[in-house]
Amino acid sequence: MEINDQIFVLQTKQKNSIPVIDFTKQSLNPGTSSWISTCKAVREAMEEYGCFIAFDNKVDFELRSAVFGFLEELFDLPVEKKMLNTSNIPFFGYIGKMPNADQLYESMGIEDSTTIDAVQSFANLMWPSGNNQFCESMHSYINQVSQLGDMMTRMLFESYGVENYYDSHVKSSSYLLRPNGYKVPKDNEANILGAIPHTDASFLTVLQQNEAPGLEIKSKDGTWISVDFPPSSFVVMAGDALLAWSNGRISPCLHRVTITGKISRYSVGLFSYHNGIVEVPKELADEKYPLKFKPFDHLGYYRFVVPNLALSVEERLKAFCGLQDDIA
Ligand SMILES: O=C(O)CCC(=O)C(=O)O
Ligand SMILES: [Fe+2]
Repeated sequence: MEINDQIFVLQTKQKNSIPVIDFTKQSLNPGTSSWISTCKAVREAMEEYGCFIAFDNKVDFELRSAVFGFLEELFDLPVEKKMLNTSNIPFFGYIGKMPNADQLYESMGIEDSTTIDAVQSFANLMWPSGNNQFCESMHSYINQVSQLGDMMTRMLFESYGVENYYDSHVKSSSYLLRPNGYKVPKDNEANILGAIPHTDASFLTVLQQNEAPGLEIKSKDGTWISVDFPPSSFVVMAGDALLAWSNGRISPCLHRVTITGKISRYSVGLFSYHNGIVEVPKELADEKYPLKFKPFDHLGYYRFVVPNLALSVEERLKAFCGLQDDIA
């Protein structure tokens, strides 16, 4: 870890209590002591906060700058073009400005984004004469960040002693890429809500941002805390599906975005989702933690979220796949 990053870790620990986990250690290989202690840190952070800040050096500065440069270019396209990004799964396509509406927040989606075909079809919609640079940079970024997401998922499975389920889980999972753009509010509009309080319907979310801060999470005592993380790091959040998979051990963190800055905010999230049925590993249900959830269709859950946005994540999961009253 760079000296500046180390200073940041110390400051973050003092300012807000979101755990910071370092994935840059050379020796972070399965079976080593640093791997085992990092698995434990991931589990503790998820159980306690539903999120953590991750330091990792897989994505280098040039690639990250290229990706965020493309996001600017992407959100600057005419709204009619961005609206071509559609999907039959809720939250997987363009969200934001409708013609003549004045909104600051916009978001787009690339489904099953680790495949070059998915990135290319998206790019062809946005730039019909092609944009090879976009495809190359995005594809390589998505692959590097998804590897980080896979490693974290593996660590979580290992920390619960259920690593034997990991391979089939990952084989049946994909990553949705969602870039978010937030325009700067006008002078008299400080502290505008960019993204409303929500939890992600994903299994796991891995998020990066540019230099414009804004992400906040609700702490257990009910206060909103700013997540102060440098653009080189990631915020990793538990999604709704992880609450069910972990049989109620991990609660996703409620988060929102408040825009205050002088520059436009861009963030990009990779959201893992299961293409089939998510099931609580049988080892995670016992007398202390009786089984609380039926196996459920993750994409079916995404569809269930839309008409049930007013419910808390616990209420929603209980209504969708709960087995008993007390689920979290
Ligand atoms: O922009 C951010 O930091 C958060 C975006 C977010 O919560 C989301 O895409 O689900
Ligand atoms: Fe989110």
